[in-house]
Amino acid sequence: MPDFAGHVNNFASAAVDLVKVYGSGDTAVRALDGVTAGFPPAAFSAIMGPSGSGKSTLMHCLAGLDTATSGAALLGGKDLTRLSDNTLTRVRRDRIGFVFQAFNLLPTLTAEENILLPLNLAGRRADRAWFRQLVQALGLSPRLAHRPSEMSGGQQQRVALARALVTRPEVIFADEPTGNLDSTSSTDVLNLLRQAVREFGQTIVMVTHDDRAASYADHVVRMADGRVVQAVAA
Ligand SMILES: Nc1ncnc2c1ncn2[C@@H]1O[C@H](COP(=O)(O)OP(=O)(O)OP(=O)(O)O)[C@@H](O)[C@H]1O
Repeated sequence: MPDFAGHVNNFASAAVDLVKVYGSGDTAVRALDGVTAGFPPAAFSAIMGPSGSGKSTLMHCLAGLDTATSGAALLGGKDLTRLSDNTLTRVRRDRIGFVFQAFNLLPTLTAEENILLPLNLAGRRADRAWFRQLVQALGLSPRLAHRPSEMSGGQQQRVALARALVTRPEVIFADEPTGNLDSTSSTDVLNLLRQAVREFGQTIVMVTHDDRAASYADHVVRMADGRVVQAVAA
């Protein structure tokens, strides 16, 4: 990418020559082999590629969930690879939202309690108007008192999305968010991700191996063998 370094601050999230090696010696795996890619603000981006191409590793480094071997993982222009563990924990809690394939809701909490959990953990007050707007947009009003076991997969993923959106994070990282859903629920969740970008200006970076899921994104970064092979606006 020409003159990428001069533009990294324009991206909500960016990788600059990011390298991640797992293990050492003969068994070393170069999961990221010099990845440079930028994810624009208020846009829906997808990281695509076959199994083992490094998608999850890239997302984990960009989200401060994993450390890189070299290179930079920038959030709002700040290099996460240079932060202490404590600072990184705060950055993840305060500035990043997560949506996972397995929903990762707490089974003993109701939908409402799950959604509000990140705010409670951070000791922040809920903006009740924003909470109500989200719950309504995600069609969760009748489900707020339900526990995850009392909800469908699609409903659980909508709760997880509300939980990610409620803090208004700089970036939401979604790792195969439709991987456990049937096609109707997948379509719902993908439309809601797009809606969050269009209506709330949310920045979303989604990892997927599914072409149909990626077709909902504004930008697609394609990976193969730990490298970016194509970056296009959809
Ligand atoms: N903790 C680890 N230890 C060793 N190797 C790992 C580890 N995590 C990932 N790898 C290797 O790094 C490479 C990239 O893995 P990664 O999970 O990022 O790929 P992916 O594109 O997300 O794959 P999938 O779509 O199957 O989840 C693979 O060769 C994988 O085996």
